[in-house]
Amino acid sequence: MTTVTTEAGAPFGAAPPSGDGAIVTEGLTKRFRGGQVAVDALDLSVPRGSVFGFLGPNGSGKTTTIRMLLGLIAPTAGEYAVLGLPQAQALPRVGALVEGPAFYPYLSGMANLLRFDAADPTAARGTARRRAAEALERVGLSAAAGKRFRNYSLGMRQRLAIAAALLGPRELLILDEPTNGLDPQGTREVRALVKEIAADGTTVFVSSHLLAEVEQMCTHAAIMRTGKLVAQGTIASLSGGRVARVRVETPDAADAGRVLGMLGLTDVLVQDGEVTAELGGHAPEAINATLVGEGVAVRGLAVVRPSLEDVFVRLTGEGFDVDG
Ligand SMILES: Nc1ncnc2c1ncn2[C@@H]1O[C@H](COP(=O)(O)OP(=O)(O)OP(=O)(O)O)[C@@H](O)[C@H]1O
Repeated sequence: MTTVTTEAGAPFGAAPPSGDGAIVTEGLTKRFRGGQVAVDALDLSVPRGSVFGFLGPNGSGKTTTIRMLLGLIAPTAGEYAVLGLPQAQALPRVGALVEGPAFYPYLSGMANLLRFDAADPTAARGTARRRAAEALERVGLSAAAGKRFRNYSLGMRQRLAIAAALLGPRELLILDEPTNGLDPQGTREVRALVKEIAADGTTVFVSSHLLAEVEQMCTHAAIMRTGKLVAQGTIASLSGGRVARVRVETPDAADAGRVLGMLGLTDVLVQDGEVTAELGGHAPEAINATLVGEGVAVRGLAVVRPSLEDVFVRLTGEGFDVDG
C-alpha cells in the first residue's frame, strides 16, 4: 500500500486505501493555488486487468488526477494506492505517457528509445538494446526501428511514445489522451495497440474526452465532470442504466404497436412512422417475422442500445462538450 506524502515529505493520510485494484483512490482532492478545485473527493477503483477509460470533457480533472497518481504533484487531501504497493515500489512497474516525450527527429526509433532508457538510472545498461527491441516489438515498430523519427507517421510517433513507456516490464500503463492530435489512421493504430497491450495482461488506464473511443476500447470507465466522479463501472453496467429498445420504422405504426404489445414487449411508444419498445429477452428477428406475418409493412428494424453519452446526459443533464 502506498503512503502518500506531501511535497514537504510529511506522511499524508494515516490509512492508505487497501484492496487489490490496480489503482484505488479515496477522497483524492487537488486544489490549486488560487482556490480552484481540479479534482474533488475522487473515489476511483480500477480493477487489475481492465482497460479503464478515464472519461471527461476538457478541464474535468483527468490530467491532474494522473499527475497525482504518478507522484508528480501532491494531493491536497485524500489517499491513493497504485498496484497496492508503496510508491517507490509501484512506480517502476508503471509505464506512463502524460505529455508526449520529446524525440530527436534525426535519430531512429531505436536510437531514441536507447536515449530514453539511458535516462533511467534503475535500468541495467547491458540489456538496454534488448529492452528497446522488445518495446519496439510490442508496439509493432520492429521493422521501422532503424527509420528516422521524422519519417514516422503520426501513429508511429505515438506508438514510439508508448514504447518509451513500455521499456521494462509494466503491470500498469497510464496513458493521458493518447489519441489526441492524431489523424484517423494514427487513432486506429493506437486504439488497436491499447487492446493488444491489455490482452497481454497489462492493466491500461487511459484518459479520453471521446465517449465513443472509451466505449470502443475499454472494459471499464469512470466519468468525470468538473473534477467530480459522475459514475464508474464496466462499460456494460454503465450503459445498462437504460435497457436496449427495439425501433420499428413503419407506415403502420398503430398496428405495429399492437403486435409488439401482443408479443409481450413493454413500454411500447407509438409515434408517427415509428414504434419503439423495450426489447427485453426478445429476438429482433422473431419480432420482425411476427410483424411481417401480421401484415405490418416494416421499413426498418433496429436495436438501440444506450450509449455512454446517453448515460452522461442522464446523470448530468448536460451534453458532452466535444463529440466523438
Ligand atoms: N497547475 C495548475 N494551476 C492551476 N489550475 C490548474 C493547473 N493545472 C490544471 N488546472 C486546472 O484544473 C482543471 C482541471 O484540469 P486538467 O488538466 O486536470 O483537466 P483535464 O480533464 O485533463 O482536461 P484536458 O483534457 O483539457 O487536459 C482545469 O480547470 C485546469 O485549468
